[in-house]
Amino acid sequence: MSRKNLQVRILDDRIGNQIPFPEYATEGSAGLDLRACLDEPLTLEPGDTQLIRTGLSIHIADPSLAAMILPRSGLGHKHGIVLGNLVGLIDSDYQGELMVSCWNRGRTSFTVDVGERLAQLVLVPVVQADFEVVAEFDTSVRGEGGFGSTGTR
Ligand SMILES: O=c1ccn([C@H]2C[C@H](O)[C@@H](COP(=O)(O)OP(=O)(O)OP(=O)(O)O)O2)c(=O)[nH]1
Ligand SMILES: [Mg+2]
Repeated sequence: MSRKNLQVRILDDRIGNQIPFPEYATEGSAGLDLRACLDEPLTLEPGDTQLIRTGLSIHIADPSLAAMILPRSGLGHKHGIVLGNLVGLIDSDYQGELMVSCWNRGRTSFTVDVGERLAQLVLVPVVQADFEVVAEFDTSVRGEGGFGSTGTR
C-alpha cells in the first residue's frame, strides 16, 4: 500500500474535536470524506447552491498530482445534494481552504448539519502536456468519429 505524505493546515479549532479530521473509512476507500465546517445547520432549498467551508487546506506541492472533490453517492442519489461545479479540481499549488460548492438539485429542501460529510477528496495522478503542433495525425481506427459513431443506437 503506497501512501503519499500530504501537508494539511487546520483552519478551524473544531476540526479533530467536534468535527472529525478526514480519514479513509475503510482500508480500500479511495476518498476522504470532507465535512461541513459550518457554525450552524444550513438549509438548502431546491435549486440553491452554497459554498461551504471545510476548515482545512492542503498543499499537494507535486505537479504530478491533483485532488478531486467528488459527490457522495448517498447524498447525491437520495437527497439530490451534489456539487455546484459537478466536480472540484484542486491544483497542486493551491493553498487556500478546501471549499465545497453544494447544490441541491433535488425537489425538497435539505439541511446540512454542522460536521456533516458532504463530499469526498480523491488524490489523482496528473500528466501535464507539452503541445507538439502537427499538420496531420497518424491514422487511427476511430479517426474523427465520436458521439455515438460506434453503435446503431
Ligand atoms: O470545488 C472546488 C474547486 C476548486 N477549489 C479551489 C482549488 C483550486 O485549485 C482552485 C481553483 O479552482 P479552478 O481552477 O477549478 O477554478 P477557476 O474558476 O479556474 O479559478 P482560478 O482562476 O483561481 O483557477 O479553487 C476548491 O476549493 N473547491
Ligand atoms: Mg483555474
